[in-house]
Amino acid sequence: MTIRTTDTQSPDIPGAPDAAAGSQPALKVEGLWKIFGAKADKIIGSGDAELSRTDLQAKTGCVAAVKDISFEVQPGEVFVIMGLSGSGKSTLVRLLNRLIEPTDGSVVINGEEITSVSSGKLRDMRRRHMAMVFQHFGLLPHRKVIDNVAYGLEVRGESKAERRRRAQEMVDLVGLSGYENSFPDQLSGGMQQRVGLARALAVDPQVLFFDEPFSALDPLIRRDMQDEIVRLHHEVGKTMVFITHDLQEAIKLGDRILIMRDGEMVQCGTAAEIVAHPADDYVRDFVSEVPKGHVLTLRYVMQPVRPSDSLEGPAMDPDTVVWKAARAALASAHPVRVVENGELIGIVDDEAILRVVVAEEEPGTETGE
Ligand SMILES: Nc1ncnc2c1ncn2[C@@H]1O[C@H](COP(=O)(O)OP(=O)(O)OP(=O)(O)O)[C@@H](O)[C@H]1O
Repeated sequence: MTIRTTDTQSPDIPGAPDAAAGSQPALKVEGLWKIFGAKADKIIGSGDAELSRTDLQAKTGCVAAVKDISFEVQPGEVFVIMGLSGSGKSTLVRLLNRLIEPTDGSVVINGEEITSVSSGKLRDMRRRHMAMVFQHFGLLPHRKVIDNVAYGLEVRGESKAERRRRAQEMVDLVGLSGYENSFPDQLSGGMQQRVGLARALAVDPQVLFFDEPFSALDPLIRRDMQDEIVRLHHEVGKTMVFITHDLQEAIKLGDRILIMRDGEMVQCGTAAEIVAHPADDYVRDFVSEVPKGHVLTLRYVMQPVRPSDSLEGPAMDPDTVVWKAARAALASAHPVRVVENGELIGIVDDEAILRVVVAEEEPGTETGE
């Protein structure tokens, strides 16, 4: 998974910075709200919209599950939405594919505003452009693996031969060759989720949504499945929106991470950016256990070049993760030169490397800028 910085992104709508100018985002979310309760639509635009979730509920009985969320996801990006239980993740992902109706705001997928299309068009978009992988797999128990994988193709009217061909391709892709004729209850949890993945990929969607897909799995299987997502993303390059409450999972999978609390977006950026510059104490607390040397990149530990600095050290890219740079950096008698597009943009000396690496051994030590 590539780590990208968000240095140049628009402050208004977080979007991946390296999207080519003029290219259309895979997903664009603007001012999205979901308030559960009577007369919820009257709240937006009124003073009550500013209330905290608890105060709003006490005053009106309504729950603001998702509050004024905006972001963009670029084609091929893995975008993770992370938050504790009740932060609004499940509601948000269901708004994205309009499994539930928003109270306000818009969701645009590949240029189509799914928040305003007709139900027929929405059905068609769900069949062709989106797929979802669920926590509890959602497989049809009386169908064999191959027929579960082919389900979405069947719904959209593909020929039997084409369904079989495509489903077999996906079964092979997720490593289930030989299990085509098994039934879901004959498979382990991890294997069942592979079937869920194959089924989602079979329809060749523009965007894949994952709602805590590995929460029900044992930790070791969970790690395997995360690796599987990294591998599959590398192979198929799909745009993915991934919901999790697990920060390690978010860091492992996400090109960028959106952190939610009480329905609101607290921060959105790369793992490195969030670890280096947590938006508030809530995020700081979240990332305090993260092994910083494995997440921070040279961009976040470099210093401006001073006239007295030696320029004879090794040259490295600013997106090199600190622990990967550490060996070469510490072996050199000269500081690392951080070079981007042929231009020297900073210097990293041994002390800066050690500050990050040693901080891992001493919880509570500040790192980053
Ligand atoms: N249908 C509903 N009616 C009323 N309140 C709801 C409804 N669905 C969700 N909520 C409330 O909205 C808030 C956000 O819930 P949501 O399930 O989206 O959070 P979450 O981050 O996905 O949590 P979890 O990981 O526990 O599922 C919670 O306070 C929840 O009680």
